[in-house]
Amino acid sequence: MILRCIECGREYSSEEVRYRCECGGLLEVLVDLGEVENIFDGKNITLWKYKSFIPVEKRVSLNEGGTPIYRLENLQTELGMKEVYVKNEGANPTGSFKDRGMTVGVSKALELGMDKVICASTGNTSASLAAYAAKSNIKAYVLVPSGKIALGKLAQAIVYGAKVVPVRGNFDDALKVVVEASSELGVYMLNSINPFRLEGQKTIAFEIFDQLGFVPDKVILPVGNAGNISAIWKGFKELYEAGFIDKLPQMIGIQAEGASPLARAWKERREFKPLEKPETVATAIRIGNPANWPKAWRAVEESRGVLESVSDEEILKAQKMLASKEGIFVEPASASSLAGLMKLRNEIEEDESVVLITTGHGLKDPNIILEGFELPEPIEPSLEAFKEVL
Ligand SMILES: Cc1ncc(COP(=O)(O)O)c(C=O)c1O
Ligand SMILES: N[C@@H](CCOP(=O)(O)O)C(=O)O
Repeated sequence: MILRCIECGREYSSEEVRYRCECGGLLEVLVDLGEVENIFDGKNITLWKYKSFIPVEKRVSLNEGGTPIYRLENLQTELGMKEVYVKNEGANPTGSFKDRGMTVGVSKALELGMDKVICASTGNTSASLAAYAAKSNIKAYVLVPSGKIALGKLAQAIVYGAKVVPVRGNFDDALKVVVEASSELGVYMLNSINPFRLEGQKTIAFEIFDQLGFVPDKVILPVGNAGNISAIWKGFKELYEAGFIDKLPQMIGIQAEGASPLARAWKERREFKPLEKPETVATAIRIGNPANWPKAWRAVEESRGVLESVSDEEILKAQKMLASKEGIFVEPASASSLAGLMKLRNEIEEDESVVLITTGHGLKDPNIILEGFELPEPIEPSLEAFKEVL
């Protein structure tokens, strides 16, 4: 298996531990599309159904993938659209899409004989890495921005047994330490700069096609470290190049306004510049220097898509709408997909099909819902008392 630099084209063997090219460029895995199987029959959907596209043997799995796709019957009418779907990645084993990356990434770590893994995280990556390391009997180190990680995610990393290290700084600061530590200490790094992570995450594209039986016009998703949008685009391109589909979707990436270095550069038609102090209620995407930005930029450009940003208010409104009108409880970052659709509604035709990716489960961050909410005084345990409060 070959890794190729997306900047200079230099190739490396995938048998060595390497995350970037010598020129500093990001690497991607070249898959032999002559060998892949056409198994898109809508049945028995799990991530490893697509193993012929995955450049690693399954060594650890918690049954990831096979997440539900829902038609938003109520909201699509409200938005004046005909076909809006949610692909709910919160239904993965640890409650986020990261599990797709980790089943493949940790399998690669085991193949390489690594017994320690590390990541920086705004929460979901650490929860997922900790779970897959536990299942594999290897040690996980997770570095998180101190005080800026949702409680549910922190609890997950702790209970799965990872060594949790809070960092005085944001995610970008923590990632710098992780990159240095992985090479100095010989610990396998499983953030999405690792191209094998993205090989797992690209299966979201396969599942969308497998479940719907067609390729949607638009795929909308939140963007943080910018790996997922790149991975899903790679998945659709592989389907296209293998001859299994004859059209590609437009990729639409949504950032939170206070953490939107990519969307800003896109809208202002200028070069990408990292943002020093990202801030948003959507802590999962509170990232100022998305490591995969060159891949994400290409995905949006090649697909003739868009990068947009939404305010915290729009995110929280969309989160409530998804829960109260469709019964889907997602964390704030995930709700930016719907917030983005609402913001871009006038630029989308009513009969275009749209898939929103919701990336993480709402229960990971209950505080955001409970903050400022007061339960009424308890009533006496009687029917009369109950009738009084009706
Ligand atoms: C819930 C959630 N949504 C979206 C994202 C953004 O994904 P990516 O970093 O691949 O852009 C993340 C992590 O960054 C996340 O945890
Ligand atoms: N939201 C992410 C940020 C790290 O992204 P990664 O995909 O590079 O691991 C998290 O959950 O930590």
